Amino acid sequence: MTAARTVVVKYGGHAMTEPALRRAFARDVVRLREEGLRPVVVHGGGPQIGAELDRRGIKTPFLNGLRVTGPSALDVVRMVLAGRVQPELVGLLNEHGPYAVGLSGEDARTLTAERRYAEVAGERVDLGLVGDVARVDTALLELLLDHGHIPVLSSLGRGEDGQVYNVNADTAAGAVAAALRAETLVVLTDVPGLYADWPRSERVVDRIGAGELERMLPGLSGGMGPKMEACLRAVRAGVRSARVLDGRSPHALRAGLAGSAGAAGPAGRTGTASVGTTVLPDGR
Ligand SMILES: Nc1ncnc2c1ncn2[C@@H]1O[C@H](COP(=O)(O)OP(=O)(O)O)[C@@H](O)[C@H]1O
Ligand SMILES: CC(=O)N[C@@H](CCC(=O)OP(=O)(O)O)C(=O)O
Repeated sequence: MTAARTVVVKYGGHAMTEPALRRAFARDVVRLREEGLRPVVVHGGGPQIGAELDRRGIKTPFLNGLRVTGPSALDVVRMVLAGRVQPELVGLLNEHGPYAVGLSGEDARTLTAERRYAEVAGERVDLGLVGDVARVDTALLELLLDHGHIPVLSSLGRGEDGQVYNVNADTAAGAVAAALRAETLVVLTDVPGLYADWPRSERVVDRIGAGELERMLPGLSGGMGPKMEACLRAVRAGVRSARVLDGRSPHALRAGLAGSAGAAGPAGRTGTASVGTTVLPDGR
């Protein structure tokens, strides 16, 4: 029964840099709940982690959109995500009602992680303590949702070995949406959607089917790789649609859910309208 109206919202660190945007986001999420949806927020915090690492002089390169994470970087990731970004979001959401509850993937073993490697020029490259999501235990999330709460999840996971892993927040959101059989996954970021012509940025893909996206994935770079992979994972697991929206415009979430993203044009169509990119299962 959790499937019916569950919406997983990935709130990217780049979409939350302005206080006014964070406030508008919080208002929108609580409105969704008031309208009968069951929102789950999975938050990022890449730029916020980066700033703290810089302050401490810890260098962390990115490979395939994933931060190479040593033990000291992991401490910072954990502190910034679960100790700073998450409580701030929970506080903003709770200005509108006593709903939001912060948790990390470590709580109640919500996210079981397994070590993840990158592939660079056909070679397997070690990323340190970076995890993929091996399993999602939805029990705590469902308990919270069933009681009208809004879970706000930090993307940390623990392996079977007890090791804590830094999980990319897009990856976590895709896995959670899949496990909850959510109706929709919405990913708020700092671009209008998936550009078809990256690194140029003139054509946003309006809609794309899972098969076509899968073929495109190996060619994607930077943060778009994990993002689109997460959308694919979600729709392949039965989520009806996944949308990447520009979180820099206030109320993008409501506009995106209410609006016509993906309502017009054939799959794979490109355009410049700022309705984001909608990923659909094949055949829709
Ligand atoms: N094809 C593409 N279309 C759009 N953005 C892309 C593309 N390829 C790479 N990018 C980069 O991905 C970034 C979004 O990912 P990321 O920085 O991880 O954001 P977030 O913090 O929201 O997860 C964009 O700002 C852009 O620089
Ligand atoms: C492994 C990995 O890359 N983890 C991410 C976790 C945070 C994140 O994903 O934040 P955004 O959504 O804002 O990018 C990181 O360390 O930055």
